[in-house]
Amino acid sequence: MAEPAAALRGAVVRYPGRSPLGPIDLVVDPGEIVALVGPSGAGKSTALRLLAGLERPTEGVATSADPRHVAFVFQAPTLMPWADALANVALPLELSGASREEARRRASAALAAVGLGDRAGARPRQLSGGMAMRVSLARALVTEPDLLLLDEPFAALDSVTRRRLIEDLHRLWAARAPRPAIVFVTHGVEEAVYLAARSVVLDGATGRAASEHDHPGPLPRPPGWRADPAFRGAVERLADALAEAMPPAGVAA
Ligand SMILES: Nc1ncnc2c1ncn2[C@@H]1O[C@H](COP(=O)(O)OP(=O)(O)OP(=O)(O)O)[C@@H](O)[C@H]1O
Repeated sequence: MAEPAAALRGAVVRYPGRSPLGPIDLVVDPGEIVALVGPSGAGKSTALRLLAGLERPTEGVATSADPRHVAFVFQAPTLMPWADALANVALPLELSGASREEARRRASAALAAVGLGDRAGARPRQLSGGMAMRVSLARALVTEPDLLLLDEPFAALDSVTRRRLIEDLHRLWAARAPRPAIVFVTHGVEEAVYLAARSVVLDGATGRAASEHDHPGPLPRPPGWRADPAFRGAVERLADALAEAMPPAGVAA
């Protein structure tokens, strides 16, 4: 067996003033796409931070990829407002020591890969929400990460743009050899079942991994996949599991 891209084993996080989150076990294989779903406050973002090595568990073990090969994408695009799209995407390469020319050449290719080859000179405020998120994706992928962590990246976008970005993400993932592992936090059950090969449901009351669900069908998805009964059935099963993971009324997240 290959080494996992990242793993949490019995990981517990204690924050002051609330019951501990976990223990959580989660193994992400190289090239795998996993969705993390769960009620608000279940610890999805915390699990991503553990996987990224940005935070250490209070108990248990978190094994993450080399930090130089991990990329994070947040809900807000977090672009530098004063810099154009090309400079935003080039930044992580420059920070890791690439020459300016090399960084700009690779950033330009990454922008083209997300369909923004003609917007390299645009500042973030001149971009739509969907375009800004594409720039964020390009910035994350330009470093060719082994592990890509996405924390509700498309939540603020309209449903058409969101679907397009998921297709883009699948295409970019499939084009890389070896493919990066992706862990994707979402509140959207359909989004999880469409995007991922597997979903992990975190329990709202304890932050434990309450259930795991393998999703049917090939990745990237074939045209019309959302209408397929296999897809619809998987969405229903995950929605039921998510409902079971809701904390009982009166338990504060
Ligand atoms: N740095 C911190 N200090 C104290 N408490 C924290 C910290 N980070 C998270 N928490 C608490 O831990 C719990 C889990 O937070 P987390 O953001 O991981 O949940 P989540 O599942 O991502 O939630 P959401 O879906 O609302 O984004 C919450 O109760 C939160 O208030």
